[in-house]
Amino acid sequence: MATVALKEVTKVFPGGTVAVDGLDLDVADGEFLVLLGPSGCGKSTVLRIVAGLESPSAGSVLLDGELVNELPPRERRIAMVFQDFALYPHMTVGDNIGFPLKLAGAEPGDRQERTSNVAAALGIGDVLGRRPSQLSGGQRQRVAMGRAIVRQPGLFLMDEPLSNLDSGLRAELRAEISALTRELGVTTIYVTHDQAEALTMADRVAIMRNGVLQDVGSPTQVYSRPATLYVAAFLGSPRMNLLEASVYVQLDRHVTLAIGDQALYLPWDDMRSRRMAHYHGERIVVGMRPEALTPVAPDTPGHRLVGKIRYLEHHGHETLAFLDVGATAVALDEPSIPTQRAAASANAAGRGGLGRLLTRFSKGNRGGAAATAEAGEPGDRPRNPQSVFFDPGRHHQKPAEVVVRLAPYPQIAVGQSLNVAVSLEALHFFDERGDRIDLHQR
Ligand SMILES: Nc1ncnc2c1ncn2[C@@H]1O[C@H](COP(=O)(O)OP(=O)(O)OP(=O)(O)O)[C@@H](O)[C@H]1O
Repeated sequence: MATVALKEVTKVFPGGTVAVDGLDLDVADGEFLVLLGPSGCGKSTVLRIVAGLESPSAGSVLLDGELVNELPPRERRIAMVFQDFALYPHMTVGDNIGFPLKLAGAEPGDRQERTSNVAAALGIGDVLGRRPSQLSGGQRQRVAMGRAIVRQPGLFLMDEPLSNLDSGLRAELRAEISALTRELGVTTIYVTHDQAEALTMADRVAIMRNGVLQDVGSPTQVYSRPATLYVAAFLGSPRMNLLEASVYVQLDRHVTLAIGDQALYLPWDDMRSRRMAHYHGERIVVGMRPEALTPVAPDTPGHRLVGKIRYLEHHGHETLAFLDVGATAVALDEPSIPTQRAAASANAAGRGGLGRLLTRFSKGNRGGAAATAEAGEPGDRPRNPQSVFFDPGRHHQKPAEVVVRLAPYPQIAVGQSLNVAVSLEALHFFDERGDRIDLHQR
């Protein structure tokens, strides 16, 4: 249907705001790509540039391989769906859906048939005679979708189309939208700041921060192998535990990761140890999601951390324990990422789902060749130019709290010690700039 290629696209608004900064991104034919990031990171601007509603200050936009920088929006075979649906209030549902066909000069009979088919496919065939004010939020969203698909566009652009709906309806519609776009085979770029939407709907997710692409990959890739510290912290709830560690390399034996007074040992035959050799004597950031941590009995052998429970948070289906392991927290100074108390995974649910995927993925990609190829074209490489961690002025030895998942109401209290087994395969390592160490050559 359509491919999209953005090459070195930059947008500087009058006044100097750099909304998009050197963006390289390819969207394959029929792909569902989600642009994810906090408010103001430049997602909508990218969408508007693809639509032709904004022109880039530099760089090229290609649709189906053809340069379209100068092509007006209506000649781009694109349909857009917005947050506020933008329906015509005085027209019936049928007229709203059929309006693009009317504009294109379609015969009334043909218009009616195509409108009815689309409405039936969307489950709103019985409300064609109503006006938008007589519809529920979900029905209005379906009408907006119907109006977008009726002309069989090559490309769908959706800007937070579900953000005005309640959470139950959002979950229902996100499944419908992904099923519909896949059925139609239409290339789709979908903008959201909601990570659940991104991870459940996307073929690939592109994460932006301050106009800069941070990472792009399948939901599993960006979650289990985040390219930057920012992505690691942005995706996941509770968020990834991020601890400062000092690296000491014992050649041919192991790499010691000193975390406060404790240590984890990465065996030498772990491919990541060779990369780590470049950081001997330096500080790095070790990331561990709660899924990587399992509470164990005190004398259990293996890779472990011990911490004192500072706080317990009961969520009904699970309890989060916040442990002081004597480590130093990494200061992110990032308004889009709420600070979190630092959580192990004891219940069965915590070990399944993404936890299992995470282990499988990191095993499957040992050696890095497959991961590197899947992470995208050279142009899609993540960059993290803004961040430098371990700035002595920024963190005042703030103790990290490590978040561990426990069974619903554990027989354990604040102040007690907890031992957690650490899955080494599920650890993430980032350098002082916040770049993933096993992705970036030093
Ligand atoms: N027409 C404009 N003139 C000046 N600055 C703009 C304009 N449009 C957007 N910006 C700025 O560009 C930056 C990126 O905005 P954009 O709307 O693309 O972000 P976003 O990630 O879509 O955010 P949101 O989710 O809040 O819509 C912001 O700092 C915004 O204030």
